[in-house]
Amino acid sequence: MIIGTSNMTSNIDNACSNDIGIPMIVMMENAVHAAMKHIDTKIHKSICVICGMGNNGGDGFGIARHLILKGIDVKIFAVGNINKLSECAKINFDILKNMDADIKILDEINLEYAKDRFSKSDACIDALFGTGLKRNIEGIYRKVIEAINEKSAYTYAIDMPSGLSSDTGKVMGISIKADKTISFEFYKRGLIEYSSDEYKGEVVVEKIGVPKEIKEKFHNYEFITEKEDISKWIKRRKKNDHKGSYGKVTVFAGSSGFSGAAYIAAQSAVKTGSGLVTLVTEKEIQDIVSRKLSEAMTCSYDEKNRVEKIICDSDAIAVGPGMGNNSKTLSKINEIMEKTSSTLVIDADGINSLSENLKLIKDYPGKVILTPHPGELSRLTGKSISDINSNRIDTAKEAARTTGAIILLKGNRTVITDGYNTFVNPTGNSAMANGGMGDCLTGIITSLCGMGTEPLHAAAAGAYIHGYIADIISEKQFVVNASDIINYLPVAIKEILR
Ligand SMILES: NC(=O)C1=CN([C@@H]2O[C@H](COP(=O)(O)OP(=O)(O)OC[C@H]3O[C@@H](n4cnc5c(N)ncnc54)[C@H](O)[C@@H]3O)[C@@H](O)[C@H]2O)[C@@H](O)CC1
Ligand SMILES: Nc1ncnc2c1ncn2[C@@H]1O[C@H](COP(=O)(O)OP(=O)(O)O)[C@@H](O)[C@H]1O
Ligand SMILES: [K+]
Repeated sequence: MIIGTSNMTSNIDNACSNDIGIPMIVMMENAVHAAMKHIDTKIHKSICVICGMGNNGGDGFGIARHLILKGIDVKIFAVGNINKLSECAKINFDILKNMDADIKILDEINLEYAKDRFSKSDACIDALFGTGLKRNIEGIYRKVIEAINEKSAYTYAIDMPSGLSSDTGKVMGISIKADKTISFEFYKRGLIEYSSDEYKGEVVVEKIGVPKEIKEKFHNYEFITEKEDISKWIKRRKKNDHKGSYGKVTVFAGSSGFSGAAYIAAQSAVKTGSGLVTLVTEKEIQDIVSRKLSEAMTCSYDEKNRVEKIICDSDAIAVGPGMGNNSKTLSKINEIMEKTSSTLVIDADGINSLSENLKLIKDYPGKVILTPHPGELSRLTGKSISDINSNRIDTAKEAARTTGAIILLKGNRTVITDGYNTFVNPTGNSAMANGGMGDCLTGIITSLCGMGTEPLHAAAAGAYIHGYIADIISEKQFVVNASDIINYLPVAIKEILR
């Protein structure tokens, strides 16, 4: 699904009406019908609709009309200078007048009356501002938003919670706190940033009849990953395939006290479907891990010639889980980079050890995927964790452009980007927040790269599958561990590709 900005909304508006002749009022009526699907009129029998003067307000007036037709007790409040109604908002406003609907201008004088209505209604619909919000909210608008937040039993926001920037998710002075946001055509970029979480409630996105060609003309190469994407990106297994068809991957991982990370990363690659997996690790933990890994091979760093051959033969290599943030890890990365140009997936200590040596990534002839959590990205970029988390998409894009690597920024709504094409992952939940999860993701992504999936897509698909499994398991379990994910991998991938 395309991620949308306010600019895209107005470009698409213009293209729909100027290039192909769909009048704005038709788009608005489509939006109104789409929104009606998500308003629970079985429970919400009395509803206040609060409208601004722009097209978001126009949607609100249209929704009010359809609610009246359904027999709902509707009170409509228009906020702002009625002479400044947008063309389509005025059409819907005039229809309501002609229908003798209960419509009032909401100003300082009747603010108390409005508050009383808000508190006595089953729900309020916020149609004050959508993608057209331009500046901080003040005056009567501020008071109305305060009143809705204080009095409304349940709040629907149309397109955006009024007060949130649709591009950045920042609060422009004050914002509606919605229980449900009904957004149109795109998942708005601002709703992805963490700052929107307190305000947006449940988010639904409805199509309103924008032709595909027009959407494709104006998007910014930012998408939310969908199940259908995964099934395009992962190679199907064919009848005469053999283990050579599914890639040889190598996992450099583990050290004393961190044998679990090595096991998890290697076993995740096995269960994702790699043809052959080899774990390369410290001699002192090799035996312990070998006992757990039945399918993967193991090798110790001491077997120099064998390690060199394994590197040269690998289709994709993971480096980092549990290796320790030290010069040894860096020298392993150096050694690998000198001997191959296969895709490298670098996680955890691998990332930390590279933070002073970013030039290595730039000079590497193959692709590099870095999978930092915000703390690791902070070490890599020098930005604070809170700066990173308040602008996740742009920070990840910038890091990708400066390092030359694909960046997978972990956490809720993981961002995957090469600096130009960006995917935001919709799956996963906080039941996954426990040790070993990142190692598991590294194994999945490396395995997909080894099978021939293009690295950016492998990273996006890996994050999707990882979170998809956690979403299923967390319905029954309080916490989801990496070993739960590993066991479910073959079933989940089959399900997703079906
Ligand atoms: N193709 C589309 O994109 C469609 C868009 N529609 C709706 O149209 C909305 C966008 O409409 P508009 O571009 O008219 O914008 P809005 O309705 O979001 O707001 C614009 C109006 O608010 C004023 N304004 C902005 N910031 C303000 C502030 N802080 N204080 C006071 N006034 C402020 C502007 O001067 C303008 O009058 C979307 O969010 C969506 O709800 C729908 O009608 C369907 C079609
Ligand atoms: N609240 C959450 N919502 C969605 N995904 C999460 C959440 N918390 C953690 N995850 C996912 O779990 C994984 C944790 O990885 P990481 O922090 O590297 O853990 P570890 O270092 O223990 O392996 C990441 O893929 C991350 O996106
Ligand atoms: K709104």
